[in-house]
Amino acid sequence: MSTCVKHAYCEFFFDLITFLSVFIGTPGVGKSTLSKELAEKSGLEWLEVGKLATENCCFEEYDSLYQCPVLDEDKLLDLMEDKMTGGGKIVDYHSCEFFPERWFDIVFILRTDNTTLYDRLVSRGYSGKKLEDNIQCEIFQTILEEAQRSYKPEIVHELQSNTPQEMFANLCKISEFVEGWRQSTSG
Ligand SMILES: Nc1ncnc2c1ncn2[C@@H]1O[C@H](COP(=O)(O)OP(=O)(O)O)[C@@H](O)[C@H]1O
Repeated sequence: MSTCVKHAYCEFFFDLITFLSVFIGTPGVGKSTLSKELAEKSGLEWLEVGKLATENCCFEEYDSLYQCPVLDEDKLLDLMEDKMTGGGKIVDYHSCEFFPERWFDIVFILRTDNTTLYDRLVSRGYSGKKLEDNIQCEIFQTILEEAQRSYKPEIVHELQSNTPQEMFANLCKISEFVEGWRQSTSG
């Protein structure tokens, strides 16, 4: 059983050795921040897909419009396959459509209010089209709809991530979702 105190960290008592989850959402919604907290709390390994792609040169070309490299998805998936079969991971990326459905037990989509997200992205140095497109992505719920198309509805969970209090509350919610998953798979 998990314990849950409002705005406090929750306990992850259960064995998560086979558990696989993914955090997705528009850049700046807080995926890395929450993944890191959850990894420290639960003992799950935090897999930063962007970092993994950079370290292993999983890129095809550079997109000058969006000022970012274009991902070589096949190369990245090949690289991740071995890591994912082991279980016990939290995957963190802005998109999920190209990941095999079988990889994840739970999919979390983080959401942030537009004005808050705008400020976070400006602080990160985003401007022009890159800034506008990312804000529109959040307004039009692009990532949420992508997750809903790609995974069974019962494993897709939307979490608001505007304040530190919400982040800690999300740890409690995640603990409860994971407990539900554990009970449903324990037979
Ligand atoms: N729930 C939150 N409340 C307040 N600030 C947050 C929250 N989540 C993230 N942040 C801040 O927003 C910025 C972007 O967070 P980050 O985790 O890097 O986003 P992402 O990984 O989705 O791009 C960071 O400065 C982080 O400290």
